[in-house]
Amino acid sequence: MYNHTYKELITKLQVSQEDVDFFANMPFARPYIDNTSLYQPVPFVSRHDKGDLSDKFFNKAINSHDTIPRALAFMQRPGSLHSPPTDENGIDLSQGAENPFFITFCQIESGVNGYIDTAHGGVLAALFDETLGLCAESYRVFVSEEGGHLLTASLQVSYRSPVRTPSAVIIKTWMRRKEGRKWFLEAQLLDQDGLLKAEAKSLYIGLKSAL
Ligand SMILES: CCCCC/C=C\C/C=C\C/C=C\C/C=C\CCCC(=O)SCCNC(=O)CCNC(=O)[C@H](O)C(C)(C)COP(=O)(O)OP(=O)(O)OC[C@H]1O[C@@H](n2cnc3c(N)ncnc32)[C@H](O)[C@@H]1OP(=O)(O)O
Repeated sequence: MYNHTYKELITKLQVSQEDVDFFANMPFARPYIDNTSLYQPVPFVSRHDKGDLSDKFFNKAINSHDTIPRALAFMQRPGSLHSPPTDENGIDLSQGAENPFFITFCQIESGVNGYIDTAHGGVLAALFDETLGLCAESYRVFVSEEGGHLLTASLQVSYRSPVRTPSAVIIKTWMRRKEGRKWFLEAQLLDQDGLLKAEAKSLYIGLKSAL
């Protein structure tokens, strides 16, 4: 049982200034941190200890100096998104790889290696799932304002090129379309030079009743 909603958490928790400063030094992150950016930093909710047994994988197991020591999330600033344009197939035309809705930057260290100096694919899948889940929850709360918590029903990852460690990456996520309780999202993971490392497609399903 949860004592808080995602909306309460994302509104009340603080963004770590240390994380902002860390990524602000990296050219690939700077445009998102700039005051004129279309994006705003938001708390990476699952990295916070809520005093219960939720989110332990992200706020404890992979939150250490040699795993994922830094993670910073951004969401598109609220604008005219309440009725995003869609095409005849219900595809949200306001979002895509060039204009993702939700973004995270992660610093990845050797504690998550599979092969030498290479991040384990399972960890990359977890980073995709978490960022896609936060994208879906943020879209649900701030854009479509619907009820019903979302669970991952499926996640398909295509690994295009090894992610070296240590390194920093960006994960871009966006809503593709929605069919009733089914939410389809997509994502890309790129390195600091903008090279595509992995892609993902996911299906989240809104629960019929509370968790
Ligand atoms: C969750 C938040 C709680 C709130 C707490 C507050 C704050 C928390 C803070 C932060 C959290 C914020 C964001 C979350 C971040 C990350 C997300 C990570 C989430 C996870 O890491 S979570 C763990 C892994 N996840 C599971 O543990 C799910 C296990 N599973 C199930 O619990 C059920 O399986 C379920 C509910 C998914 C569906 O069950 P159901 O009974 O509702 O669905 P049903 O059968 O009615 O199907 C309806 C339509 O979906 C189609 N459909 C169903 N399943 C499909 C599949 N797999 N592939 C393709 N299509 C599928 C059908 O074909 C039908 O389609 P159609 O309507 O067109 O016929």
